[in-house]
Amino acid sequence: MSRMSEKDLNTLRRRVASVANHLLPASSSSSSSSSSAQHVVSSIGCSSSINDNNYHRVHGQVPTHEPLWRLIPSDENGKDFTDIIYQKAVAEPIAKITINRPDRRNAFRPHTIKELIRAFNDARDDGSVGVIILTGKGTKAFCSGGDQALRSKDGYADFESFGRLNVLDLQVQIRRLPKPVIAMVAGYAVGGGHILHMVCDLTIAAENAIFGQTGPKVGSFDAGYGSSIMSRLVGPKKAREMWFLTRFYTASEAEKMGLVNTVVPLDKLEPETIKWCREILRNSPTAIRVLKSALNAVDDGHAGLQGLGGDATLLFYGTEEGSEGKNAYNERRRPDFSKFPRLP
Ligand SMILES: CC(C)(COP(=O)(O)OP(=O)(O)OC[C@H]1O[C@@H](n2cnc3c(N)ncnc32)[C@H](O)[C@@H]1OP(=O)(O)O)[C@@H](O)C(=O)NCCC(=O)NCCSC(=O)c1cc(O)c2ccccc2c1O
Repeated sequence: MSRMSEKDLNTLRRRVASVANHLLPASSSSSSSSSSAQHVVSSIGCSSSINDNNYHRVHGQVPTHEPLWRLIPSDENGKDFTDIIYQKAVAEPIAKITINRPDRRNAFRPHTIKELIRAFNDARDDGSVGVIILTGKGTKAFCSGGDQALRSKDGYADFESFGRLNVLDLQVQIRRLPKPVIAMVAGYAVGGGHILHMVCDLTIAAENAIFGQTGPKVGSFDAGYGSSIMSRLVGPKKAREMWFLTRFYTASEAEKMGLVNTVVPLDKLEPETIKWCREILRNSPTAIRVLKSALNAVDDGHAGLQGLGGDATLLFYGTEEGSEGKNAYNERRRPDFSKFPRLP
């Protein structure tokens, strides 16, 4: 029998590893059982893990260096930001928006929300931004919701004679923004701050993060996304528990409830978030864009279809078939769609 080449041997090793992985219980993707997968595989003379395959050899690890941040000091009208810090990474498509009211546990006032809306608009429009991080200044709070000192009869009032609930507009904006938004949470994410992290696409939490709704204790409630998205995330029973009892939950409890994607030590919070950004950024931006629309579509009803439908039109405009209609109109001729396939 001819001797096996090194390549054949590697292929065989991979196949054995793959079979061994399939023989393990379904939960083998967790870290403890993947180490048992490692054990089984190494005990039959091969080394393998979920990372030992061509997929990981091709795509590899993302870089781990800290980004260099450039401050965007003002909005499009040249007005300086006061309640937020808006930054973009140099030579990397990452934007970071930080609520900057640490003395009030990053509670927001209408002005804070207006600045957040302007920064998110800028990040949406900027083609050099592919993913946006939302966070709070310091380690004590991501955001503690609406500034209760400014509560008025019709919302929150700061520099105007009437109140606003403009955080609801911000929630819709984040939900519909065609780029991933990642909440990076240290400390309290409570009240309206908890809702902000829930409407983000992903949440990375530090071990010191604390989550909860306080509304029914302070005479408030969010009957919009704050209720419906929560119910989707944690299930209807747990959502009732969160709103009716107004308890606080640790980061690890929040992870078990499906409220957050991962929990990391506080000093790893930003590096881990950047890692997630970089992994997302290596993937197709159009795929990510359409997936965000698709993942929201059913829950968002007509507005969800609007997002997904808009993405379909956007892609169609880039095709020859789409251009034929436009060209024919501009050339005052009948369009000829005969050459385009009618796919099954
Ligand atoms: C977040 C806390 C649990 C932190 O407690 P801790 O003991 O660490 O800190 P202090 O309590 O001493 O706070 C330090 C300092 O910050 C001030 N502060 C903190 N949060 C707020 C706040 N939300 N508003 C105003 N001020 C705040 C605090 O007073 C201290 O100031 P000093 O001058 O005394 O130093 C704890 O702070 C806490 O429980 N905070 C309140 C959380 C809360 O109830 N948030 C409001 C929920 S309602 C809401 O957010 C909301 C907003 C909306 O815009 C809505 C819109 C539409 C529908 C619903 C909405 C909604 O529900």
